[in-house]
Amino acid sequence: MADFLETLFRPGQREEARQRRLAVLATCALPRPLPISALRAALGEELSVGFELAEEDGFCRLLPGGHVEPMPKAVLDMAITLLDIRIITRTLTRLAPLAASEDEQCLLLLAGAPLGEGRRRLEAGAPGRVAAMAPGLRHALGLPGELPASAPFEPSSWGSAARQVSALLSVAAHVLIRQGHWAQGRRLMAWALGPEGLAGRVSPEHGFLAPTQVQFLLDSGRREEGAAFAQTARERLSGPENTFSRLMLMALEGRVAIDGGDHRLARRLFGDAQLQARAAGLEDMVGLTKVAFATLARREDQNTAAPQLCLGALEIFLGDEPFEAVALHNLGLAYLKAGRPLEAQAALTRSLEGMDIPFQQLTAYPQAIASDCFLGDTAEAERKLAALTALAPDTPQARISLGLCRAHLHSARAEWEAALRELEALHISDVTAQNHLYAVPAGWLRVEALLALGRAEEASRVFAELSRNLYLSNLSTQPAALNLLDARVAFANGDLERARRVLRRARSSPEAALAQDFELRARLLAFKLAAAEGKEGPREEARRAVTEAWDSLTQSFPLEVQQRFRRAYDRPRLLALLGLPSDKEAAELPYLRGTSPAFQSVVAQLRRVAATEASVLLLGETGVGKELAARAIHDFSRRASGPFVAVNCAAIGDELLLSELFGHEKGAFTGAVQRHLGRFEQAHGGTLFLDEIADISPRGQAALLRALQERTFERVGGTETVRANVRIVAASNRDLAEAVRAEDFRQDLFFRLAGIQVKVPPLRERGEDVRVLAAWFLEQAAQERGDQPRRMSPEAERLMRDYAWPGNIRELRNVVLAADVLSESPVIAADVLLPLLQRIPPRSAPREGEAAALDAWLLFRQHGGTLRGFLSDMQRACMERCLVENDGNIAATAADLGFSRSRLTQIVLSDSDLRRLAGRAEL
Ligand SMILES: Nc1ncnc2c1ncn2[C@@H]1O[C@H](COP(=O)(O)OP(=O)(O)OP(=O)(O)O)[C@@H](O)[C@H]1O
Repeated sequence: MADFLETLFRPGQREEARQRRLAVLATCALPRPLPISALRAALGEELSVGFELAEEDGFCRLLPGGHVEPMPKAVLDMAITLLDIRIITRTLTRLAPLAASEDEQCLLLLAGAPLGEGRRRLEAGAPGRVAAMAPGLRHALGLPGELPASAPFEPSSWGSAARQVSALLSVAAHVLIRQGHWAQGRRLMAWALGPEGLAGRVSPEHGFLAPTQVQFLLDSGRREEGAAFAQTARERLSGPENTFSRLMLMALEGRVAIDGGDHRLARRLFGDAQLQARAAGLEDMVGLTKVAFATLARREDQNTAAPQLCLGALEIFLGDEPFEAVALHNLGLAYLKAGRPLEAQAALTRSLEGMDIPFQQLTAYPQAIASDCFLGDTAEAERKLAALTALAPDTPQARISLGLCRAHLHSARAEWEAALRELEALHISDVTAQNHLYAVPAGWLRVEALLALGRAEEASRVFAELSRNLYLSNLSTQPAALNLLDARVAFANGDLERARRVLRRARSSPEAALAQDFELRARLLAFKLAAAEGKEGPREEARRAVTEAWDSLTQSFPLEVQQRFRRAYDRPRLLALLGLPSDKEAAELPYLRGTSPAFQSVVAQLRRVAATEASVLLLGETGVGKELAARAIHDFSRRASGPFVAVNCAAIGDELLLSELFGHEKGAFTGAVQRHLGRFEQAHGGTLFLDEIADISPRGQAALLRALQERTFERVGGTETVRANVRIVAASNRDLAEAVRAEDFRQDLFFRLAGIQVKVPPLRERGEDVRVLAAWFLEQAAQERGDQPRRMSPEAERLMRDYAWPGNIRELRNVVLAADVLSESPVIAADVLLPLLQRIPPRSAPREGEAAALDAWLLFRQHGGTLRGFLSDMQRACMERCLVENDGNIAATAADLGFSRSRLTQIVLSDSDLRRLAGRAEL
C-alpha cells in the first residue's frame, strides 16, 4: 500500500519536465538575449536539456550564435504555476549576476525573493531608476514611508524595458502570494500593473496573472467575484499565446459551477478545456482537466471513476511537484468518498509533501488531519499539526486552519469542551463565515461536539446555521451525510418522527452506502429509534445490523489500525449502548488468546510494563508469541497510536543492518539512490521491536548501544544528528545472560535492553491454551472459508494435550490449519491429526524405533538448557561412561567413541574429572 503510488513516478521524466519549466522561467525573466552558456553557468548543470526541450515545445527561441531570446510573458504562467516556489526564487536570484545594470539586478532579486535581498537594496536606496521606483515599491511591500500620491508606476518612462519591469514585479507579487503574504502580493501586483490594476486591464501581456488572481479570489471565499473576473479575463485573452491561462480560467470557472450545483456547465467547460489542451499539446493542462473531472465524479458519487481519473492525472504530472500534490490531494478525497480511508490517508499525507502554496496547504492540512483522526492515528495528526504550525504564515486564514486542526484532534480524543472552545473562536471570524472550506468542517464539528456534550438545543441551532450557510446555496454537497446529521440532531431533541423521516431520506441517497462511517452511524440511529419504540423484534434486528456494519467497516484494516480505530471510535461504549455483553477480549487485544493462569500472568506483566517507558526483553522458546507480546506492550501503552516497527536482526546481514536501523543518505553507498529513513526513525513516537537480538553482530551491538545511550544517531553516510523517540522491546529465544557470559553479547547492551525481562512460557506449560488456541485458529479458518468452524474430536484433543509442541504456538497453528484442510468431516478425528504430529513423537505412547529419539528429547527437556550446552554435557557423560567401561583405556575408549586417540587425549587432559578416570599410564 505504501508503495502504491511509487510506480507512477519515473525519475528520468520528472527531471526533464522540471528542466523544461526552469528554462521557460529563465527565458521569461531575461531582460535581453543572453548566451546559453552564460545561463547554464549561472543556473548550473540543471539545465543540460531544458532549453532544447523548451524550444521543441515552442516556449523559447534559440538564436544563431547560441543566444536565448527573451520570451513573451504570456508563457510565464506555465513556469510559475508549475514550479516549486523554492526553484523560482533560487533561479531568479541566480540570474541576477547576469544583469547589465544595478536596477536590472535589483529587479531580478526582488522578483526572486520580494522580501529578501532586493527589498534590502531598495530600502538602502538603490541608485538610478530603482531609486525612482522606491516610494511605490515601499508602499506595495508594506514598508513604512510616505504613500505615493497617485499611481507611482509610469511605464512610459521605462521605454522598452517597461514590459520587463512590470513582468518581473508581477512575478514578485506572485511569489509573495504563494508564500502567503496575500495583502502585500496583491498590492504589489496592482501597483506593477499601473493605475487600473489587474481587473481593469487583462492584457495578453499580463494574462499569466489572471489565473492566480482568480484562484486567490476563490480560495478566500469570494466566489462570485472570482467567476466574473475569470469570464472577462478569458474573453480578453483570446490569442494563442495565452492558451494556458485561458484553459486554467476555464477549469476555475468549472470549479465555481460545481460549487453552484451546475454540473452540466462544469462538464462542458472541462470537456472544452481538455479538447483544446490536447490540440495545443499542453499535457499538464490535460492532467488538470482530469483532476477537474475527478472532482465532478466525486460530487456525483462515481466512486470508481474519481480515483481512476486522479491516478491518470498523476501519471501526466511527472515532475510537477505542485500539481502532483493537487492530484494526490484529490485522490485522497476520492478515496474518502469511496469508503477507503486507509488509501485516503496515504494519498492525503503524500500530497502535503509537494504543496508549496499556503492557501492550498491551509485547506489540505485540516482535511488530512481529519482522515488521521478518523483512523485514530492521533500521533500522525499531531506530526502534521506541528508541520503546519511551522510553515503557516501569520494570517487570519492560517489561524483558522490551525484552530480547525486542533479541534479535529480534540474531537478525536473526545475532549469536546476543548474542541468547542477552538471552534467558537473560529466562528466569530468573518473569514470562516465567508469561506465554506473552513465553515463546513467547523460547523460540522461543532454540531458533533454539542451532541456529544448532550447540548441538543444548541446543536440544533448550529445545525440550522450550517445548512443555511452552506447547503441552501450549494445543494450538491453530501446530502446523505447532512441528512444523517439532521436526523441525529432531531433524535437528540426528542423529535423521533422527524428523525425517522430524515434518516429514511439520508439512506435513500446513492452515496450513502460508502462514505466513511455513514452506514454504521445510520444503523446506530435506526437502533436507537427502534429501542425508543421498545419493540423487541426490530430492536434485535437493528442491533445485529450495527455489529455487522462495524465489522464490514473495520475488516479491511490491518491489525494495528483496528486497534487504534477501536479506541478512537470507542467500541466498548458502542457495545454498552447496544446492550451487548462487553466482549472483553474483542474490546482489548483480540489477537492475544489464552486463558491459562501462566499466560494470563504474562498478559498482566505486559500491561504493567506497558505503563512504563522502560526497555523490555522478551525471552522464550521459538514460536511462543514473543512478537505478539511486543505488539501487546505497544498496544497497551500510551504509544499505541504511534507506529509499531519490527526488525528481525537475524535476517539482515551485517552490512545492511546499520542502514536498516538508522537509514542512509542518498549516495551513502552504491545503490543508495535516495535518502532512506531507518527503522528507528520510522518508529518515531512508537515502539521498535528488535527480534532475535542475540544474533546481532558485534558491530551492530556497538552501534545499537551508542544509539540507546545517546538517544541520537546519524544516518549511514550522513553527518546530521537524528533524534528518534522510540521505546525498545527486544526478544530472543536464546538465553541472553548465557550469551553475555560466553562473551557473545555485550554486557552493557544487555543491561540497556533488559530493563525489564518477561519470560513467555512454552505452550506445554499452558495447559488449557492448547484447546483455546486450536479453537481460535479453526474459527479463523472458517471465517476465511465463509463456513462454520470445525471442531476437534475428544481423542484429537487428548492427542494435542499430550504432545510436547516443540514449535509452540506456531507449530500448533500450522498443525491445526493443516488438519482443517485435510479433514472431510466437521469434526477433526485423531487419525487426521496424528500424522501431522509425527515429526517429533508425542510424549505419551512412543512408537517402536522412535524411542531413542524420544529419550533424547526427554533428556534434553530435563536438561533444560540450550542445545549446545546439552550436547556438550551428553558428550562428556558418554566419555565418562566409556572410560569407566574400558577401565580408563584411552585407545579402546577412542575406538568405541570414534575419536582419534590424540583428540581424546587432548579432551581428557583438559578436564580434571576425565583425567582422574583415565589410567595414569595412558596419558
Ligand atoms: N496468545 C496467542 N494468541 C494467538 N496467536 C498466537 C499467540 N501467541 C502466538 N500466536 C501465533 O503464533 C505464531 C508465532 O508467534 P510469534 O511470531 O509472536 O512467536 P515468537 O516467539 O516471536 O517466535 P520466534 O522466536 O520464532 O520469532 C504467530 O502466528 C502468532 O500469531
